[in-house]
Amino acid sequence: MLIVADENIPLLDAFFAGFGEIRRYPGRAIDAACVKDADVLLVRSVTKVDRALLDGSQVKFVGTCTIGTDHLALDYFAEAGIHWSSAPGCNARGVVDYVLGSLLTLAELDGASLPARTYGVVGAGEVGGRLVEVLRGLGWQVLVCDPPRQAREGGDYVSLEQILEQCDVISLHTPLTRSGELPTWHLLGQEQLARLRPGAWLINASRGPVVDNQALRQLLRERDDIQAVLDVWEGEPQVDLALADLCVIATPHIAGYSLDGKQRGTAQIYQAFCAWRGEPEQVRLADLLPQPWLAEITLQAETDPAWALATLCRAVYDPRRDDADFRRSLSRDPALQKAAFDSLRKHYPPRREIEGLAVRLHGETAQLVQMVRALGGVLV
Ligand SMILES: NC(=O)c1ccc[n+]([C@@H]2O[C@H](COP(=O)([O-])OP(=O)(O)OC[C@H]3O[C@@H](n4cnc5c(N)ncnc54)[C@H](O)[C@@H]3O)[C@@H](O)[C@H]2O)c1
Ligand SMILES: O=C(O)[C@H](O)[C@H](O)COP(=O)(O)O
Repeated sequence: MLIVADENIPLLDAFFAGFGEIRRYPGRAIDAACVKDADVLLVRSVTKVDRALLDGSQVKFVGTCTIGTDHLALDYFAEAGIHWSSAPGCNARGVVDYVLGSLLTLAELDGASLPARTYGVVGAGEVGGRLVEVLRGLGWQVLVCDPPRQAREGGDYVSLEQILEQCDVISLHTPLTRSGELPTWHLLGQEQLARLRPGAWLINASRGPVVDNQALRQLLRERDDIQAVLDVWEGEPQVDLALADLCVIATPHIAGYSLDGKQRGTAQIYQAFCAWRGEPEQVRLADLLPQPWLAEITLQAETDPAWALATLCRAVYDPRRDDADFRRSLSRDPALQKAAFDSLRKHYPPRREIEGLAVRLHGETAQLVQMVRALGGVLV
């Protein structure tokens, strides 16, 4: 069996070497010639997998070790009888940690109190759903907009208009869709952006085109009360340098790049592949994932809650490091800029997730206990 794979997929050998030969390519370089003789194609989000790539090949299984599927031509797969799988939720926690880290930075810069703000989460699936749980667990006020879920399940949801009107912080977590009843392409366009509340913070770690980048650049030029955090960009790996300059935090699509999340992505595709072949799984992620290097963190009962939150989150991950690396890499030469974007992602330093962090409290207080639990920490 020939497996063609994006070279940036971790643990390829551990999970897939037993099935046959693995040929690795940079994800953006995977073309029809690479996949011509392949049986299996394993990608991440940067490879567009469609008729143009696969017609004439013998690929029967496509696995994307990512949450997003907007790079896959699913209608074509159905028509061509190609089985496929993505990795739902694999790196959702990494994105939540990114949002938490961004909020801490925004609060410091604005001198704002995080518990005093109203949060709007747009898209409450794997990522948004976890984020809502964490924010509400912290006791903060959260409004949620998810019309497809609302139509399916009913429940306590609000419209995008209400989010724009009532929320001081808006975090976007929808898939990127260009058709259907509620396409999310430019979900926040010029008109919606103009309605952001005074002093609003906007975070986009979903897909770049969910926000009209040109309109956002214009807005940030006109209104210095609005703060933006962008992890994803229209036209990646190309980035609008002026827009990046206007953002409080700008990063190269790494919100979900926790080690756990990336390895989980490969493991989930391995599981789907075994299920498709009707074979038992032989390899377990738990045997491969290293122990977290931060064994335990101790807090005193009298610790100020805002300081405790920052300590717990930043001990594990701080997006300011990624922001600094990204800004250093930004070049006016488009070719250099695109290469740097991909290089930062390829050589991303290992980072773990807050969930599961062992926390020892010296003298328990109800507030700190609630905070640790909301973050997904484990009290020891
Ligand atoms: N930046 C990163 O590193 C990173 C990492 C993981 C996922 N992502 C992206 O984050 C997004 C969310 O991922 P997920 O796993 O939570 O997806 P998901 O499919 O689990 O959830 C998306 C939710 O959005 C809702 N939705 C769809 N259209 C909507 C609309 N018009 N308005 C409001 N809600 C709408 C859906 O009903 C669903 O509940 C995706 O775009 C994914 O590709 C980015
Ligand atoms: O969809 C996802 O899972 C994320 O956007 C993921 O982080 C993308 O990473 P990439 O495939 O671009 O390496």
